[in-house]
Amino acid sequence: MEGAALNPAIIIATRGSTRKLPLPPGPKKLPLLGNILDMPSSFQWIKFSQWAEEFDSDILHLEVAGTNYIVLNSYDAATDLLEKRSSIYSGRPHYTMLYDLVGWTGDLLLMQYDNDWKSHRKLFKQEFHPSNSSLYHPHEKKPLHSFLNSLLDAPEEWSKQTRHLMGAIILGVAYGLHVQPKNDPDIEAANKMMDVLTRALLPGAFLVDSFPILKYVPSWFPGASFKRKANSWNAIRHATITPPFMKVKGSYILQKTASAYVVYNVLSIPDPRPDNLSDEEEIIKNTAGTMFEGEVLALSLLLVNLIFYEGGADTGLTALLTFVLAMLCFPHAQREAQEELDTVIGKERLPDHGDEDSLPYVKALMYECFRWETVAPLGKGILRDKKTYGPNAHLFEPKRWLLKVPGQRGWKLNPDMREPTGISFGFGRRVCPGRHMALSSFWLSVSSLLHSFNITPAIDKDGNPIEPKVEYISTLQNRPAPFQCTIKPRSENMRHS
Ligand code: HEM
Repeated sequence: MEGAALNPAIIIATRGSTRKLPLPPGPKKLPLLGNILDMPSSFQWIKFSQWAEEFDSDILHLEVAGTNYIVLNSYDAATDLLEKRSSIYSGRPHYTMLYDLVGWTGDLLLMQYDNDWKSHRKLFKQEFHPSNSSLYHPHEKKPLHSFLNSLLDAPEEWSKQTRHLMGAIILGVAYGLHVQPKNDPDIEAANKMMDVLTRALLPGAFLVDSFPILKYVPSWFPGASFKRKANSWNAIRHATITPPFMKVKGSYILQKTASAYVVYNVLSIPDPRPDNLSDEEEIIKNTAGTMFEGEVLALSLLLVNLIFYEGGADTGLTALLTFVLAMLCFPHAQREAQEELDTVIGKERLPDHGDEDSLPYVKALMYECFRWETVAPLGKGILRDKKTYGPNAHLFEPKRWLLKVPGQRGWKLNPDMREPTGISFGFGRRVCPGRHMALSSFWLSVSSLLHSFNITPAIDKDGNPIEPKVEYISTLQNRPAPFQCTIKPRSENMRHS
């Protein structure tokens, strides 16, 4: 199958004739146009859920301009196709603009399902295996503590600082690099690259993706500005992923000290040469660079807006912003999590990775962030399904994941509830390979923020609280509309080393 499952993991697209195939039901197709007029341009999951009810099927078929879309509207349908039959459904669409014109190769996220993908994926997966998680903890903790301190100094800049935190974690994990407190050049380069990626992946952004023949138009031809753009975009990508790799490789050869993804992997190469890159080193360089994009993808997926990465951003950031919005709109969840933290951790220290199992309410709150406004907008129909989550599926309620412990005050996780992360990080062979690290870093950030700060509504110029609203923008991403809030320390002496 030429087609592909992309980030939402629940749409499969194929081009070409399907006349011989038995197709699932779906809205009536017009000659030539197919379902182009039916296709919702925003909040697609709502329409897809309605169609699933109308056609009494959790698998739907749509056709738009010669491309067939299979929409998977339930967990069972998604696992049946994307896990049990993953050898067929693990491809990606062919992006003519990105692949053929920009030359965006070696990108794990967007690669076709082939041997090249397998070698990139193998390296990435083995490094981010849960048994290696603790190797990355220092790169999660240090920037987090600086972030908590900077919130004390300038709480009004919380959104900018959140973005900086995410960039700092990725640069630490990928390269072992420490970032500058402001205007870090590597973070800035990554922002530019993510901006490019987001623009290039926006459906319908480039005619050449629908009509690949246009790639042969000469760059001087009127209307061929996409070809000139393609050249400058290639340079932007290389300016992001090559300098930090070369910096780390050079210092590794000299000092053999830093600990990070690139360093662990360069270590396994017998005699790295200072200037040449071997095939293995190309894979290391590419997969390290993809970490920023794993985040973009998710940015596509969860939240905020271009206040941060002006059109690009990252998953971790998106998840954190959804968390802040949820705390603002559902204060009871914040209060109950803080009560649990005060009882189990106390006020003298911050939560640490080893505390995760003793804080079931905080874990449930994290699950609810991934369910309530999941990163991948098209997985949302499954995560808002009333049959699974009841009539209040639209509300943020951590207790849906919990059971009361008989005779005690505390909670335990309900083993009968399927973890939402099994949906929001995708399915099958393309499931997010960074998910263990993403979850561990998200948990630490959320528990530390709740432990140290109160998140409350912003105050308007007359001194009244501004009522928070759950408002999301539906584009390539499922992002909350920009919002304000007040972040205040819960007690004095909160500075962390
Ligand atoms: C909240 C955080 C994150 C979320 C919600 C998320 C979600 C996802 C999803 C939905 C996919 C697509 C799965 C599919 O096609 O079925 C994906 C792929 C990917 N993610 Fe993540 N991700 C997150 C963080 C990260 C991080 C921190 C990294 C890197 C360290 C990362 C690296 C990747 C890569 C490399 C892929 C492509 C894998 C492939 O195509 O084989 N992600 N992610």
